[in-house]
Amino acid sequence: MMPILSVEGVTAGYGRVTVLNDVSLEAGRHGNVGFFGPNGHGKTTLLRVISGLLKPRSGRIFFDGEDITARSARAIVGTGLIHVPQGNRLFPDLTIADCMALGAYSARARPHEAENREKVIELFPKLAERWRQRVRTLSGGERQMVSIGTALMSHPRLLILDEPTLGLAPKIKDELCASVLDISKGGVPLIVVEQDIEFLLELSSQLYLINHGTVATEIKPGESIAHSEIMSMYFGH
Ligand SMILES: Nc1ncnc2c1ncn2[C@@H]1O[C@H](COP(=O)(O)OP(=O)(O)OP(=O)(O)O)[C@@H](O)[C@H]1O
Repeated sequence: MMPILSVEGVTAGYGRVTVLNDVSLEAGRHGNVGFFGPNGHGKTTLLRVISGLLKPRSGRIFFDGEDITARSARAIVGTGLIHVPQGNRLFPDLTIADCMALGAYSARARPHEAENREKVIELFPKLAERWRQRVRTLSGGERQMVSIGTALMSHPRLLILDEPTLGLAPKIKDELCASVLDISKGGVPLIVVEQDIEFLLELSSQLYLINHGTVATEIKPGESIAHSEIMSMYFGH
């Protein structure tokens, strides 16, 4: 079966700095893909290239068989490839209701607005209690729920989450991890960057170690993933 996402020989960077060097990878239609690796080695840059926020110097990105490399980030949202960036980058003066309406802005998402709103409220009941509250008055955990909820309003066919649990207290983090697993069970494939390797192992059927801007190791679906193997990839032998 054709993968939902293919990255082919991508090289990218900022100014004179090259961050990604000839990266190739695939994400299937079933099961989730996890990216992990040391800080500053290019995971976020790779996600930005996939969602069109940063154009690669060379290489190509295919989403559901279509070449999206030259498309604008906005056009890519319209295809259903949705990226939740790291660190709750929301407009502080919008209410939760405003964010949800904004999430459903694309022509593809609009007809599904009511149904997706129900799903978001079911997943994050706390948001319903605070529906008219402004983003800047919400806790870190609530903001993360709004970020993911807004992405779900965009009716994703593939959802990219960049370190969704970053900076959250343990209890809130556990709740959020459970919600991310629920999203996956609901049938939306995920690409997730996470430092919490236990969570990433639970979530993913396929893993890529990104090291020095390249795919250092790939664990394919069906291959057994030993915890000790991951740890030695991460920290060396
Ligand atoms: N907008 C930018 N302009 C210039 N350099 C950048 C920019 N964004 C990232 N970089 C550089 O690119 C490199 C890779 O950063 P990136 O954020 O992709 O890494 P990462 O693996 O996601 O790290 P982390 O886990 O800390 O988020 C770093 O050296 C960083 O300084």
